[in-house]
Amino acid sequence: MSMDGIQAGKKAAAIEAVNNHIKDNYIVGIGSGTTVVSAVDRIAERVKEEKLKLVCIPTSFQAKQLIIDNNLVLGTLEQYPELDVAIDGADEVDIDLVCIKGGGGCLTQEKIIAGCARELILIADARKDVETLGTTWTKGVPIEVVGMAYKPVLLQIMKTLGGTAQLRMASKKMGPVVTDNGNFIIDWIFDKPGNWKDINTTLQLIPGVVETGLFVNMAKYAYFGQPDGSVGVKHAQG
Ligand SMILES: O=C(CO)[C@H](O)[C@H](O)COP(=O)(O)O
Repeated sequence: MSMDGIQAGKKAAAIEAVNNHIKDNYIVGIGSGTTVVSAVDRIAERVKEEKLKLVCIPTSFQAKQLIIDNNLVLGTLEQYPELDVAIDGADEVDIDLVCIKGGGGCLTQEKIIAGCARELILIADARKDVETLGTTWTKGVPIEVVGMAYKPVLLQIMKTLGGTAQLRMASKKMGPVVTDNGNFIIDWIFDKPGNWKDINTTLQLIPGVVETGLFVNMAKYAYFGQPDGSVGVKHAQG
């Protein structure tokens, strides 16, 4: 898939999801990443054209900037602890709509916002629509960790679950990536897919782990855009 095709798919998925799931007077969670940029563009367009009254709650520094730059109304979880919908990207989504998030390092706030929303809507290009996790996304599961605990956590993950866990390093700064919450990220490359609910619980129980990029039973719909602009929609069972 060409870069243009990928971009076209992301945009198409974002537009369709915003058209279908954003309604007047909604409190909206704004995810992070490149695909979300197109979603916020479309939200801003609809606010202008349809005079929608929305409040947008960000999942990251990037999302907050997107909301401000598009003149949307910015809110916090303190003001609005219950959201109508959250729209967010994903790194890979399996047939049960279990997904890996955190490629952009914003997984903790993304999961908090998703957990406060009645509906989590995923938007992605079609490469990310897979049967089992680990098919096209080979960078593993991002795990946010308290800085001083990164080494024992990393060793514990490999001992308990196998695979390879490594500290994510920054590219334009020496040393590790530091999240919006002041923590580090471990990327865990798993050997094979498993029971993601159990794996997620195992990871969360390791002291020092803040949150994992495994989103189990959270997404309600996933929109996958193709290079030709067509969009496939998947709905969670149950
Ligand atoms: O989880 C995320 C950031 O933490 C992103 O939503 C995910 O990495 C997808 O990003 P993109 O839309 O750029 O492909």
